[in-house]
Amino acid sequence: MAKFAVTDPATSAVVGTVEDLSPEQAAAQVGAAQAAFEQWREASPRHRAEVLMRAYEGMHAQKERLRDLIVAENGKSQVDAAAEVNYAAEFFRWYAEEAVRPAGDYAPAPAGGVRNVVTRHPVGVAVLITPWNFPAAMATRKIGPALAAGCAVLLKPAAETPLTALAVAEILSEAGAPEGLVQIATTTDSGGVVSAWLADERVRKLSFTGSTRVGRILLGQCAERVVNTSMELGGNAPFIVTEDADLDAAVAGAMVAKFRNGGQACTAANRFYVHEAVAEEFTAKFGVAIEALNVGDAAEGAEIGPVISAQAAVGIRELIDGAVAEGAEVAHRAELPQGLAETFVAPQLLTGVPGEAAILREEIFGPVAPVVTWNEEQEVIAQANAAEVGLASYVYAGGLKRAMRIGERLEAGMVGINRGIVSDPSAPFGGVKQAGIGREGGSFGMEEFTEPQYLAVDWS
Ligand SMILES: NC(=O)c1ccc[n+]([C@@H]2O[C@H](COP(=O)([O-])OP(=O)(O)OC[C@H]3O[C@@H](n4cnc5c(N)ncnc54)[C@H](O)[C@@H]3O)[C@@H](O)[C@H]2O)c1
Ligand SMILES: N[C@@H](CC=O)C(=O)O
Repeated sequence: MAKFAVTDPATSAVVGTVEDLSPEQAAAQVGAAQAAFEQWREASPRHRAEVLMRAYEGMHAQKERLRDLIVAENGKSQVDAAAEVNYAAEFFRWYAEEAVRPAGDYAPAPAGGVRNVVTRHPVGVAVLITPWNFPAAMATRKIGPALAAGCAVLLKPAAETPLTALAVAEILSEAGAPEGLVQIATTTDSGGVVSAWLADERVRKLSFTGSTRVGRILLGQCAERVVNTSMELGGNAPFIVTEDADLDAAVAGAMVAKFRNGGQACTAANRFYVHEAVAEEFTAKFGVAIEALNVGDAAEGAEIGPVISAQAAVGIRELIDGAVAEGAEVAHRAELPQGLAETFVAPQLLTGVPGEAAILREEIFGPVAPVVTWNEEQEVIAQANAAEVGLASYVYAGGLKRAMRIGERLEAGMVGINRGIVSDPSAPFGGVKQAGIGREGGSFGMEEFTEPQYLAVDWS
């Protein structure tokens, strides 16, 4: 059996070795998934709920182990990793609760003589693909609703962070998930493995979280067999601060929206639009908070760890250099201790960023905060909406009515109103435009793994 090594992005140390599945081996998993699906779809909703609830408890029982695995393979801070474990476990609890509340409908047809009865059926074997930035939560956000709905799953975690996914699968097995129901394919051949799965007509669903670039490729592949898809793709979140906002609250929100996971979140604030009347004060306060960040190896307690790879760090530095070349200034920067690997990028704040700079158009996915000023509400809404993706966005304003007025005009699936975080297992997470298709979380998340069926019942 071929294997590959998993490394710590802070030190390059090998933290684990996992099987490197070939497309042929992955293809062989589909039969077991289909067999498990045929049993699991017949299991009572209560039984499915109990398995998920035990998995929720199992994640809490193993929370330190999961936190340490996330820190080791992803590099995020211990606080962020512990928060992720809690967030991830909540998807199992939420969907344990949803499993026993399946949706349905019953109504007389308008013309009479017929009763329309609508039930929901599990879509079938589901392929789940997850990124490295939330190795536990992006997996449970898919597995939870899929199992609650009655589906079997084939999960391909990112090659950078497979250890957490394997640990989650182990917890599900201990919680009573039967053989074949949750299978993980760790692989360095993502394209080959996923193509092998999608070519099998027993696979009826793809739920993908990752970049818009890869999402487009997978949508093309799914078109071949018209596979049901859910797409959670990239973001480029604007963070708007009005002249009447509570600036201390806005800075606190900005720190969360920007620096959670070191900026490596699809929801990360990517562009700060601050009213010119308060720009100096906001920037000064935000800058002080950024300069106080403690950067280093998260295993040793740092608040901001490395980015996922040296290549990612190069891309972030290119965006900063490009902005500076176009006239931006690095106004505040946290200290980068000597001797850190090239995967570390200093948290920093840029001012004077020109509107056409690439750093405002591309997802930075790192600890960099570009600030742009504005003075007309219409103008800032237009700037915020000038992006091909619309995932998260944030508004800090003095009055709720104004904040909501701006929020409702933003082309985004999620808007934080005087709040720097939108993630919540009970709420629909997802984007508009090229940020994706469908929603995860809430009751919406389970619908994504079901197909409605309507029975036209003769009532004449
Ligand atoms: N909308 C959301 O909920 C959400 C959540 C987390 C991350 N993201 C996005 O994910 C991106 C960062 O994650 P990433 O770098 O891991 O993204 P990515 O698109 O490179 O990879 C995501 C997953 O797809 C796999 N993959 C890559 N190429 C593939 C192919 N040809 N066929 C099948 N699978 C393939 C990867 O191995 C990984 O498992 C960012 O754009 C971020 O915004 C979105
Ligand atoms: N930040 C998101 C995931 C995207 O990276 C979340 O909180 O679920």
